[in-house]
Amino acid sequence: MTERKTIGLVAHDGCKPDLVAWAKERREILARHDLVGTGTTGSAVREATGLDVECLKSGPLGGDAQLGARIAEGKLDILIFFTDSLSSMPHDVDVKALIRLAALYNTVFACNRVTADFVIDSPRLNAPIMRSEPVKR
Ligand SMILES: O=C(CO)COP(=O)(O)O
Repeated sequence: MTERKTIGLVAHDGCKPDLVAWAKERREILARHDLVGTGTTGSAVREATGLDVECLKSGPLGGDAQLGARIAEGKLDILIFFTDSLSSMPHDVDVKALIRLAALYNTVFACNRVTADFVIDSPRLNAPIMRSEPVKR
């Protein structure tokens, strides 16, 4: 039995073709889950795969922040975020905040294709994910 997860999809511009290609390849598995993405990434995946993707605002306009809020609210199980390590971005603070919240809230987080494959091929995808609340140190 599949335990439905909410999966966030985000890619920086240089990585969007890679994420779209990956989503097309892994369409069958992704179709069993709820998908939410930043504006441009989400629309690109929706168009390329025909999957239902909830599209938030574009990353630089607050989409990363919206996804971070979902994590803080316990509404995102997995974050697939293909990050571009070779370009600087005006919304770098939002990118860092999203990655920080993913780490803080013990969220399953894939920043590249090989990790995304590991995550969605894991047998644990079908089990509930135990995410603890952050511990204050
Ligand atoms: O900038 C992004 C992530 O930081 C992605 O946003 P878009 O999907 O709207 O391009």
